[in-house]
Amino acid sequence: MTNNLSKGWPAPAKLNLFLHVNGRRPDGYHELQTLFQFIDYCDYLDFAINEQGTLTLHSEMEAVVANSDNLILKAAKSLQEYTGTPLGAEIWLNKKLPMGGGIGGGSSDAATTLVALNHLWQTHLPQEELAQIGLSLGADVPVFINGFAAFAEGVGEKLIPVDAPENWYLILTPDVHVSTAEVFNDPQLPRDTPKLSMDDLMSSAWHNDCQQRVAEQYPQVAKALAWLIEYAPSRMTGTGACVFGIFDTRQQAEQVFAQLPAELRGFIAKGTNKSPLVLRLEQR
Ligand SMILES: C[C@](O)(CO)[C@H](O)COP(=O)(O)OP(=O)(O)OC[C@H]1O[C@@H](n2ccc(N)nc2=O)[C@H](O)[C@@H]1O
Ligand SMILES: Nc1ncnc2c1ncn2[C@@H]1O[C@H](COP(=O)(O)OP(=O)(O)OP(=O)(O)O)[C@@H](O)[C@H]1O
Repeated sequence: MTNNLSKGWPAPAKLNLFLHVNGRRPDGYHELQTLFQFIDYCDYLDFAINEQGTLTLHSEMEAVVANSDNLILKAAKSLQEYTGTPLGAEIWLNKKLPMGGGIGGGSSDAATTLVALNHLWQTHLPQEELAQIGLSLGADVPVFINGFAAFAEGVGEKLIPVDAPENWYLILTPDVHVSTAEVFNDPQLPRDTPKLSMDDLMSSAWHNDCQQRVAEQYPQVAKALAWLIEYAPSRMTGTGACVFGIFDTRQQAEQVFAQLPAELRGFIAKGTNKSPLVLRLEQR
């Protein structure tokens, strides 16, 4: 048995700098236009490859999500089946990202698993094929695999790399789980933002079409936004619950963070157009 321990593979969070809902398709899925950017705040995964083909996960989040439902094991299994590799892996997850907050932690863990194992198992799948496997695990997985900030449209699968401003963010994490499916099933969700060209979108005012309804239904989200917006331009990411304030410098973000009321929680992170996962891969 080989036991090559490969440590510290980052699975960064993402922000949706804007999220426009343009319509609903006959299958119930929504046409979106959104801008993804990574932040330098990550889960970390370690991998030990084995020749028995077994897949195991060690994670403190097992108390919340059974390992068999964890996207990490689903991703590893998908890659194993797709490539037919006889190799397996023992995986350790150091979970730092809040779950169900619209910052994509589950999708990012899945993407990092696919990218790291494709490297460690030497299965050599091209990025496009990894992204295809990723898409079957979640709409946001391909952007994490590609590893560049991207404008996305359709149901999120068409990605165009974008250089977005790499701001500092103060991200508040309301203590509530917002279900993406419920937000998209809400009859009162606005679904009529006109589709714009990418150039027009980049120069227009950005908003999140899900924000108002989520804030109406979750007072914790409304409260976090109401506080943050006093200090900086602020929005919700994805379908919530996290909200972010935008700052030019770390110092400005820290000054506001220092005033955070005791009942609110958050962290500071920097926007990065190149994913920490890509940076890690380049170091090898
Ligand atoms: C809205 C975003 O957070 C933007 O980053 C993502 O596109 C959501 O991605 P996700 O959490 O991976 O969501 P999925 O697991 O694919 O979808 C959850 C549910 O949300 C609804 N859904 C999702 C994406 C989409 N474009 N239209 C939808 O209507 C569907 O009811 C779906 O069953
Ligand atoms: N490794 C994982 N990390 C987090 N959640 C996972 C993982 N595997 C499965 N899940 C499931 O996925 C759900 C959504 O988790 P996640 O943290 O990705 O939500 P999110 O940040 O709202 O994502 P998105 O922005 O893509 O909607 C969790 O509630 C959990 O049940």
